[in-house]
Amino acid sequence: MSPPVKVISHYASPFGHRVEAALRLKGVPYELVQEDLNNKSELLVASNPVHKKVPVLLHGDLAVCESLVIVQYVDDAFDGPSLLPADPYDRAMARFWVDFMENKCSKSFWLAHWAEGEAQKAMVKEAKENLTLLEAQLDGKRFFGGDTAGYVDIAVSALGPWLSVLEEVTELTLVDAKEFPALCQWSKEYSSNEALKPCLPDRDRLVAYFTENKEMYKMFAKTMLQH
Ligand SMILES: N[C@@H](CCC(=O)N[C@@H](CS)C(=O)NCC(=O)O)C(=O)O
Repeated sequence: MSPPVKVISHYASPFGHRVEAALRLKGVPYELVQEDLNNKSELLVASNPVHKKVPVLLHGDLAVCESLVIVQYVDDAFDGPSLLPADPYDRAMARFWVDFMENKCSKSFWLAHWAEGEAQKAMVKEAKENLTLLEAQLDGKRFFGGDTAGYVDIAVSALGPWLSVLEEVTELTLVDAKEFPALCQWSKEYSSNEALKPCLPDRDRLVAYFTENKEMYKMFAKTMLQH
């Protein structure tokens, strides 16, 4: 019997969602441990001593940290449908677009919402350029992974449920159906996927969380722009 699986996460974390999404798509049962990020548990600090961040996957005595590392671990360690494609070139391309999301697209997408003034205008422009590249990747497919959601879909999942919440809270529409029809359709497909539905965030709770923490995120954005 496989050792028990636990996920240390936070209800508003898009990174935590990636781990749950991977486990759900593989059909792996898990226990969700919600973390209070203002008062971190000994379990979190002991399991992720380097970053002290969620998510952490606990697989028996083993702890795995960093959402994308965890998603790959889940794919390797458990049976069930593969999250990464089998073909080496397709695998490399999936990793390329995940890296693009992580190291290029996310920052502009985030700052477009939380920066202010001229900096915000520049970030909206950059975010839209990046989103145009992702839009082209869908190219008539239901998911980035093809007919089923996979590694890239999990990595870009913040563009689903989180995006519409940020748009509401910050009153900025970044992805509208006219400009980004494929991404909008993808977001609907992602949120209506039966396997993923149980781990989608509670929208009202997310709106409340980001509304409450608006000033903190604006401060983070200022700091990010200074570096
Ligand atoms: N690169 C990390 C990012 C994780 C992350 O930023 N987690 C946030 C929650 S969304 C966190 O734990 N923040 C607490 C802190 O920074 O102290 C990953 O992909 O797992």
